[in-house]
Amino acid sequence: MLVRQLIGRTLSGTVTMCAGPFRSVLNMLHRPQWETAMIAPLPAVDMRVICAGHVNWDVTLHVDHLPKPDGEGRITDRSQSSGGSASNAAVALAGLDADPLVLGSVGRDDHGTMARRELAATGVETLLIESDEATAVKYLIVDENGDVAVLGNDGANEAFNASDLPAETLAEADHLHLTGQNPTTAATLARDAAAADVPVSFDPGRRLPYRDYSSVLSHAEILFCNDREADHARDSGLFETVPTVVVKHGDCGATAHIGDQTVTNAGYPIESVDTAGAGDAFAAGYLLASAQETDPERALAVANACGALAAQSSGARTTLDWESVWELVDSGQPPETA
Ligand SMILES: Nc1ncnc2c1ncn2[C@@H]1O[C@H](COP(=O)(O)OP(=O)(O)O)[C@@H](O)[C@H]1O
Ligand SMILES: O=P(O)(O)OC[C@H]1O[C@](O)(COP(=O)(O)O)[C@@H](O)[C@@H]1O
Repeated sequence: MLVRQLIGRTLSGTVTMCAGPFRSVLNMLHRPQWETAMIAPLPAVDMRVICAGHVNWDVTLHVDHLPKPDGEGRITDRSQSSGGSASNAAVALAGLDADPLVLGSVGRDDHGTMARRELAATGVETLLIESDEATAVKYLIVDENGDVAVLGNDGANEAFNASDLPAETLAEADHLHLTGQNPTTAATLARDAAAADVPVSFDPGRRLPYRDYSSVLSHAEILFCNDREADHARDSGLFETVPTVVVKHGDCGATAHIGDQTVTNAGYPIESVDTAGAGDAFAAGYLLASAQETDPERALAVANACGALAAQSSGARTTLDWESVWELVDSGQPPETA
């Protein structure tokens, strides 16, 4: 279960230790925004998070601009890696010392093998069902501002079922994080988790307007969405069904609606290279930070730092680490290289 490591708790802000992990405590205490929030947590080590959703193969094309019909853009860079929101979130969680498990599905093909291999290499445990369909391939077109358009097919990425997750594995988890997937699968997983007292978060992603996820949200504690998705969620009454809604504002940070309380954090001024995976890294940071019983603004500050670090690097996969996260939270300035 979750091991909570609260290392510094003070009302006066006087902390005498400043080496190693205590450095970040000191730095935070020196920042005006933390003056009234004196709890400085270490990462939630060992937090067991099951991430259920898509495992994809991403082909990323950086272009000088997105062409209009009959126009032509220039490809400035091209790369490939494993992607899919569930596995991106799991990789971010692993970088932040949590203990993620990905539930998803891939094809019996090279992309599936490589996706498995990449997840294993980053310390993510997997429960990947093999399908006769091909591993889903997504083409991510990244423009000069780091904004992303996606072309894709479904392939194997929704072949898994809720019954593929053993009940005891779910019951032993600290958290279930659901990303975009088949609504019935997600609703069953959410219901089973709620019955086992495992908190559920849901980040439905860009297909939210096209799928009915209301049954998932009735069991979820946190809904993550970006501004576009939030408009849809608000209009369709989904905001009211979840205790906490966290809205991501891209380069303008994020807002958390927690019951009657609204908390905002403006994010960080970084040079955006590729925002793919920023939302997944953001969710990983928020889940770990908010599990520490601290000021909710701090959870948002950590989440925004994770999102910003992801947006600073190419590809949807970001190898996060707490040192980089705290450096950004503490200084408000991005490290030279993410
Ligand atoms: N250009 C950017 N500058 C700074 N932070 C960013 C930028 N783009 C994304 N982020 C961070 O990543 C988070 C998620 O990005 P966003 O694009 O809003 O969501 P999604 O990737 O889910 O569509 C933001 O809330 C923010 O913390
Ligand atoms: O920008 P986001 O929402 O964090 O997601 C990035 C991911 O989006 C995708 O293009 C599509 O992901 P999903 O199939 O999980 O919706 C991934 O392949 C990519 O890694």
